Amino acid sequence: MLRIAVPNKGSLSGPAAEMLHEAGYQQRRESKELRIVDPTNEVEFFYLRPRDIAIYVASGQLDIGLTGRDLLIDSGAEAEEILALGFARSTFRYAGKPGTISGLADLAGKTVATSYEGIVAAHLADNGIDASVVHLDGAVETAIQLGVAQVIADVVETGTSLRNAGLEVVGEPIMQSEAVVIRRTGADGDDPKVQQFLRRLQGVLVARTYVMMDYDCRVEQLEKAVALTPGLESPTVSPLHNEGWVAVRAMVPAKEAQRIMDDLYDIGARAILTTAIHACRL
Ligand SMILES: Nc1ncnc2c1ncn2[C@@H]1O[C@H](COP(=O)(O)OP(=O)(O)OP(=O)(O)O)[C@@H](O)[C@H]1O
Ligand SMILES: O=P(O)(O)OC[C@H]1O[C@H](OP(=O)(O)OP(=O)(O)O)[C@H](O)[C@@H]1O
Ligand SMILES: [Mg+2]
Repeated sequence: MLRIAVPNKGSLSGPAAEMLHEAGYQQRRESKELRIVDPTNEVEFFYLRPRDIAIYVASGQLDIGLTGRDLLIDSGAEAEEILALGFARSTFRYAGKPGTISGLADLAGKTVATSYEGIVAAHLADNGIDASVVHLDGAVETAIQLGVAQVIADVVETGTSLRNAGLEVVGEPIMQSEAVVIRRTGADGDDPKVQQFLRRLQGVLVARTYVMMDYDCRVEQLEKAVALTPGLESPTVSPLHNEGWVAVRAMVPAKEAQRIMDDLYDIGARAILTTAIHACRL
């Protein structure tokens, strides 16, 4: 039975459960459940604090974990990222009161408040900056106003929390994060159960980012049309009852679908339609 760690709270927990559900796995019915077994898929899910997941996975008791890249790196645990999941995207940045800190060098001698001491201490050391780090559990944006620190280092997504606290970012982002699948460093990469789990999640990622496009076009325009919709391998082309016409079917990136439809129309394609993909294996 594959043993998988899933975030039980916070920004990662809802979207992680949703993705697992879309991949065909049973998920817990209420948020107090800490462990469930999905007998059909032979998987056991453990709902753990996002911060602890890398530590559990590194210990070898759990095969796989879903967590944030920033949390993985911050933990320093012996675990590695094997698949990026595209949700809970954020940057990790320093911020301070406007006009007080203009660049990294100004951090010297200051106190930095953060919930991610591992990332911050390593970043300061890598840049040869001697600054103190104070650990806070959350809501670190308030630390400057209350005099606990002159600088904060925190997750920034829309920047609303910083703006509300009257702070501005300092320097370049320390890192880009998103939800990731992790396993113990050096674990067996060929484990068929792990490979099947990853294929299912990749299927969800593809189903979320691609649509299926169908259209009819004249044989003379086929090469131009196929160049617009190359598909993953190559498009399916079928004859139509009307001679001189073919039907074409290909997967296209959802974000580009409208532009591709316009371009196909311009070269004479007709009956152009898209449909959602619910699941796939590449
Ligand atoms: N506003 C946000 N937008 C995108 N990702 C976020 C946001 N806040 C936190 N994250 C990501 O969520 C993970 C942090 O997990 P955590 O459970 O601490 O989330 P949280 O939302 O801060 O929860 P809590 O405040 O309950 O502790 C990190 O990978 C972080 O990058
Ligand atoms: O740039 P934004 O879109 O505002 O998002 C970033 C904020 O979201 C998270 O906070 P959360 O709400 O999880 O509270 P926390 O600080 O207690 O973790 C993070 O710690 C930032 O404060
Ligand atoms: Mg938080």
